[in-house]
Formats: sequence, C-alpha cells, structure tokens
Amino acid sequence: MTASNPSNSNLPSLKIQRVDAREGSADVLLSLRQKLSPAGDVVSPRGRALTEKVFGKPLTPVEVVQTICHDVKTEGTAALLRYCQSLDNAELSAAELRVPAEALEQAHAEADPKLIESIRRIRDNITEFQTAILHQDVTIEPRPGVRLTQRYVPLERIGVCVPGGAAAYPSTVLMTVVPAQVAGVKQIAVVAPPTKFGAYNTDMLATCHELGVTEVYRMGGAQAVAAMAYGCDCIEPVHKIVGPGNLFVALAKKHVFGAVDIDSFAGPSEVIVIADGTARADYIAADLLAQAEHSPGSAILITWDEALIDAVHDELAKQVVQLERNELTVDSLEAFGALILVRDEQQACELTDDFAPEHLHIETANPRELIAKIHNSGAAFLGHHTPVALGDYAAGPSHVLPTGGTCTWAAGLSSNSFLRSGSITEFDEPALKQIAPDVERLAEKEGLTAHARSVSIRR
Ligand SMILES: NC(=O)c1ccc[n+]([C@@H]2O[C@H](COP(=O)([O-])OP(=O)(O)OC[C@H]3O[C@@H](n4cnc5c(N)ncnc54)[C@H](O)[C@@H]3O)[C@@H](O)[C@H]2O)c1
Ligand SMILES: N[C@H](CO)Cc1c[nH]c[nH+]1
Ligand SMILES: [Zn+2]
Repeated sequence: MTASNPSNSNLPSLKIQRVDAREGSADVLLSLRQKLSPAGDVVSPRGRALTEKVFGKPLTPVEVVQTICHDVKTEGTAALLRYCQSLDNAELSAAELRVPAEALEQAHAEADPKLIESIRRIRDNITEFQTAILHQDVTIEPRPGVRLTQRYVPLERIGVCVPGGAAAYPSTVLMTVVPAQVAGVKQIAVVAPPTKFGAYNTDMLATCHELGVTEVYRMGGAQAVAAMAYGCDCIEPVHKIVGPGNLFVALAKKHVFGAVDIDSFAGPSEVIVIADGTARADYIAADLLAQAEHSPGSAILITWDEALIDAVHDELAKQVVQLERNELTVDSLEAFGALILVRDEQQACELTDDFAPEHLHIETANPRELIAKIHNSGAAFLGHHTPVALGDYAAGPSHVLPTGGTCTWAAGLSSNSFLRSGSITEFDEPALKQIAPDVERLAEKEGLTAHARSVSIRR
C-alpha cells in the first residue's frame, strides 16, 4: 500500500492522501481507519492551546472531560458559568443560562418565512418515517390462559445536544426533537453552546419554537452534558442525553452513561463513497466536500477505477476553492480524507466493513447489490441521485449517527431510541398448573426453594 500526493494537477495543490490498497493487508487498513477518523483522541493545535490555557497544563481530551464533569457535578451552576466563560468566551449570569421565551418567539417571528415552510415540510417527512418504524406493543397468547406482552413506554424527560462550535445546526433540532415527539416524550431540553452558531443562532431558536420546544439553554460542550446528567440549580436532570457533538461532547456522554442513558457516540462526521466508472467525478467530489466541511469531517473515496481517482482529485481542488468554508474544508480533507484504489468490488466492500463509516454512499451501477454485501454503516445512500445531504437535512431517518467505527454495535437515533420496553405476563390457574413442574424443577436445581414454593403453594 502506498500513499502519495498528486503531482499532475495545475489546480491549487490539495494534499489529500492517495492510497493504493490493491495489495494492502487488513492490518494496514485498520491503522488507516484510526488515522482517518477524527473521532480518535485527536484535537487540533487550537484545541490543545485552549486546553492548556483553561487548565494550566496539557490534558488529554478524556482528562479534560473528567475534570469538567467532576466540577459540574460537585459545584453545579458555578462551574457551568466558569466553563461558559473560559471555553466559549461567554460571560453569563445564572439567570441568562436559559433562553427566555420571548427570545424564542422573536426568533420565530423574524425568521425567513421560507425557512419555516421548509422546517414544516421536513418535520412532516421525519414524522412519517419515524412513526412508521415506531415499535408497537406486542401481545401473544401462546397457550390458553397465558398472555405475554412487550410494552413500550416513552421516556419522560430527555436532553438534546445541538452543536454550535464550527457551524450552526437547526437541522439537528429537527433530527432529534421530532423523533422524540413521535415517541411521545413530553419534556425536551435543548442545549447549545453560547455562541453565534449555537444558542445565539436565531434559525436554531426559530426551529425550536416551531417544534414547540420551550426549554433551551445557553451551554455546550462537556459542561452541558454534565449539567443535564447530574442536574443543578438551573436545569433539572434528564433521563437520556442524545445528539451529536465534537470529541468533548461525545466523550462526556460516554462519561455520564450510567447516571443517564445516551444514544451513541455521534462524533465528527464521516463518509465513504464507493464508486465505479458509472459515477460522475464532480458529484463524488461534491459529496466528499459536503462532509469534510463539517471540519473535522472524514471523507473517503473507494474505487477500483484508477482514472476516477485523478478525476475526483481534480474536481476536489476545483470545487473546494468555491466553498465559503474552504480553509476549514481543506484542513479536514488533508487530515482525514483519502482517495483509495482497490482491486475490485469485493475489496471495496471488505474495506468499507473495516472502516464502519457513519455514512456510506454507493455511486455504482448496482448499489442495491453492493449494500447487501456490506454490514457496517450508520446510514447508507444508494445511487447517483441520493447525496448524503438528503439524509442530513430532509429525507426522514435521523442524521444523528454513530461515528468512529461504533456503527459495528450502535444504531443511529430514531423514535425507538426514546422508548423503554417492559414485559407484562399473565397466567390463569390451569396455565400455572401446566408450567409449574418446570419452574419448580429449575428453582430446586438453583437451590432457590422459596421460588419453587411460590409456585407449588398455588397448586
Ligand atoms: N454524528 C452525527 O450524527 C453528527 C451530526 C451533526 C454534526 N456532527 C458533528 O458534530 C461536530 C460539532 O462540533 P462543533 O465543534 O461544531 O460543536 P460542539 O457544540 O459539539 O462543540 C463545541 C463545544 O466544545 C467545547 N470545546 C471546544 N474545544 C474545547 C477544548 N479544547 N476543551 C474543552 N472543551 C472544548 C466548547 O464548550 C464548545 O462550546 C462536528 O464535528 C460535526 O461533524 C455529527
Ligand atoms: N452530516 C451530519 C451528520 O454526521 C449532519 C448534518 C447536519 N447538517 C449538515 N449535516
Ligand atoms: Zn453533514
């Protein structure tokens, strides 16, 4: 396997890795995944400098998160306000942590009416899909006198992380709040950092208001996760924390798991595009740039068509300069992007399963055949007319998805993430008598004779 920079282009130089994986071993591919995933223990030089400034020494992201969560748990609002100041430059009083109802109303009243119309249509798309997949109670009567039920009950109170460091995410409000509402959750608290992209972003506030969310807080990062998990003067604790975020948010959710439930490790965005000669280089480049612009975001092309690698590279260089966030996007592409040449379809599928990407986009002649061979992807998008951005914004499945290889065991957010299940069992007397010998025998074997007696006493 080799990695090199392109030299055949007179377009602005873009140092995206090219990898010839045709002879690559599984080990090399795995190490490549670690290198290409921004969900690892990797923080930008700016992030490291901030850590040193705030904590007075270099700490790993895990240590940062442990410290912040401990401080918020033990000191409550005072620690929260301190971190709002030191990490987000926001001088807030305790009373200012919650966004006032008037600010939500005003943001909605002043929002672009076309945006509100789009939000309503997207809400309807999400509602339709999330309602269709919602678990329903199941009752069976396997024998006369026996009634067994699996019942689903919505969570009472949840917390939603809406990112606001590098970009604004009204779409995340839709992709979290609507599935929760479909499930029947009554209390929804939204947190977003006290930044222009976060809790001061009027489109995000207008989206909350449109969806009927009244509890919105100006707090972000690990400190907001800790506040929602443990509660403090200014926010009641929640039962589950969902939503995406940067590495600090994702690690904080992991840290508080147990005190509350969490959805998944939904960290920095990733996409793998598998493409063949039927794909258009300009489309592929646009799809890679779309996730790279999250910054950090990982964007990888896998193809067995050598000419496509050159064509996509040239398109990337051409298109990236036209983007508003071109510098951030170039940083991301160079750190976490790759154009990978494989032997054939089979190797493309194996490599994709190894990477286990958050998003998989198959731009080939036979995308349904290929997806049947791939088991690991948070969400898959099939064909030349299904860019990942459709799922990011409007299609119906939630865009909150597991990253960093965790889709091998975790699922994306859905309405079902907001349900608890419990069973209900009911036997009549003849049915009890029929099953009793088996219960008594097993209980005796376990030496738990009181269990056995609670059955035998009834027959
Ligand atoms: N997987 C998904 O479903 C999904 C969906 C949408 C967005 N995303 C990802 O979410 C991420 C959002 O990240 P973001 O940065 O824009 O917003 P964010 O709100 O998640 O994180 C910003 C906060 O992180 C904290 N922080 C930043 N640097 C820190 C440091 N050095 N020490 C301690 N805390 C620090 C600050 O409190 C800041 O407010 C992007 O990478 C994007 O790709 C993922
Ligand atoms: N791609 C992100 C999920 O990883 C979701 C998103 C929101 N806005 C744009 N994209
Ligand atoms: Zn996206």
